[in-house]
Amino acid sequence: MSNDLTITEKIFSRASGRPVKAGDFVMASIDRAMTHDITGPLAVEGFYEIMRDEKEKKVWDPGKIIILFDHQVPADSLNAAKNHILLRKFAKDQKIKHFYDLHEGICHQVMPEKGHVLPGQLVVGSDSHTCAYGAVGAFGTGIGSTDMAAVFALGRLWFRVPETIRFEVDGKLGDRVYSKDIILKLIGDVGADGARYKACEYAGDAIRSLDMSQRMTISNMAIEMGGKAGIIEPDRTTEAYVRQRSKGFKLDRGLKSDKGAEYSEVREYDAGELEPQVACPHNVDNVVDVGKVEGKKIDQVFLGSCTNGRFEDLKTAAEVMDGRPVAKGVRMIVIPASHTEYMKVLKAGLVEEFMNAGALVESPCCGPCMGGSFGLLGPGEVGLSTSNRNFKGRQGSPEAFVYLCSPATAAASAIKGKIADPRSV
Ligand SMILES: CC(C)[C@H](C(=O)O)[C@@H](O)C(=O)O
Ligand code: SF4
Repeated sequence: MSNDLTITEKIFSRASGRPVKAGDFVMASIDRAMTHDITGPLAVEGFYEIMRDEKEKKVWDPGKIIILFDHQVPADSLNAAKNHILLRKFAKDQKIKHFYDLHEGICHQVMPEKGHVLPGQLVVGSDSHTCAYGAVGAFGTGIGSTDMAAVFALGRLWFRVPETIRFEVDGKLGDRVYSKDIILKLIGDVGADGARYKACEYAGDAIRSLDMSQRMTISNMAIEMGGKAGIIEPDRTTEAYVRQRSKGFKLDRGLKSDKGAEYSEVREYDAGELEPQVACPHNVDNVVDVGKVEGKKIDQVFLGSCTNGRFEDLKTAAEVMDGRPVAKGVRMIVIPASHTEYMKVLKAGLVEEFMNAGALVESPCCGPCMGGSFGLLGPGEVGLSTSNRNFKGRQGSPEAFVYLCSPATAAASAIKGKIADPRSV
């Protein structure tokens, strides 16, 4: 067996205090644990259940737990309001250092943005898109609420160290083709369960040339092919991003997969050949080149979510729209992913641009991504969304249809009133 390790094996070796390889079972120390308004309450209940015989009933480390409200904000039901009350009390009682009430934004944006995730860390979140933190070179993975209860109590969790699928994406992306198109293409090829329990490692010069915003998109969606993580080797781009958020941070140059590391599969792509991609109803792996669905009439466009709700995404969309209005009969909902991103968008004059074009700009939250508080699709309606899931009923009626695409494709389609190739407008 080779001594060369994947980045995932290196992270698990450190976290479990001994050299481990894919397939090994480990008890690993958790560096950060994130929970939010939907899955948090059950984790809290589970925690107190586990601790029922303990006098202290204290979490393992209040500085390493991050709690945010993002899915149902402001409270959209009595149930949501009760969940918020429960979590606010827990945060206070347990002296949780990083508690963000409903103004801060979507968990997967806020975590890296506030410096809560560092390269090489093992981070868990009670949300499936926790794989997003692979963009900063962390092993981020989603866990259930009851596992989170155990993490609150112990700061440890067992894992089977995952094998890695390496995606080598080389070449240069064409005009108006983005990382969202790359990840949709990969998911379409591999299938919704093609990377089940694998660490997806994204490499190659097309990946290295992406800014942090576009890297976050690609890491975020690893779970849509079953991936346990979606990791990108940290480099200078990562280091610059993390340094702004974590003073004195220095990147360990050894934090990458070794040359002889073993992969379960290596898949190669040429970014230059890629067309804008669209995932069609009702599965994320039902992916086609935009040309195949061009002209499909739409009722609503949603530009936002943890996948594509950053300043760069909104800026790209505004550039594509170039002052042109949203087509008659189409609703456009724009939601910056966090308070910080919102302020950037506001300062750049984009809120005004979107509103003048006839779009609604909402404050940071998950919005219609999961059929939450507003922006639902009615029976028979067609939605185009920059988010990450298009399952039946995901954004409202089970009789609605959701297509997924990049911000550029969403913007081009918004002004045309039908699915459009962003290169054609
Ligand atoms: C609410 C939460 C459990 C869920 C997830 O785990 O991903 C949500 O964020 C989603 O995108 O479907
Ligand atoms: S924006 Fe969507 S995918 Fe992201 S955490 Fe919220 S509901 Fe989940």
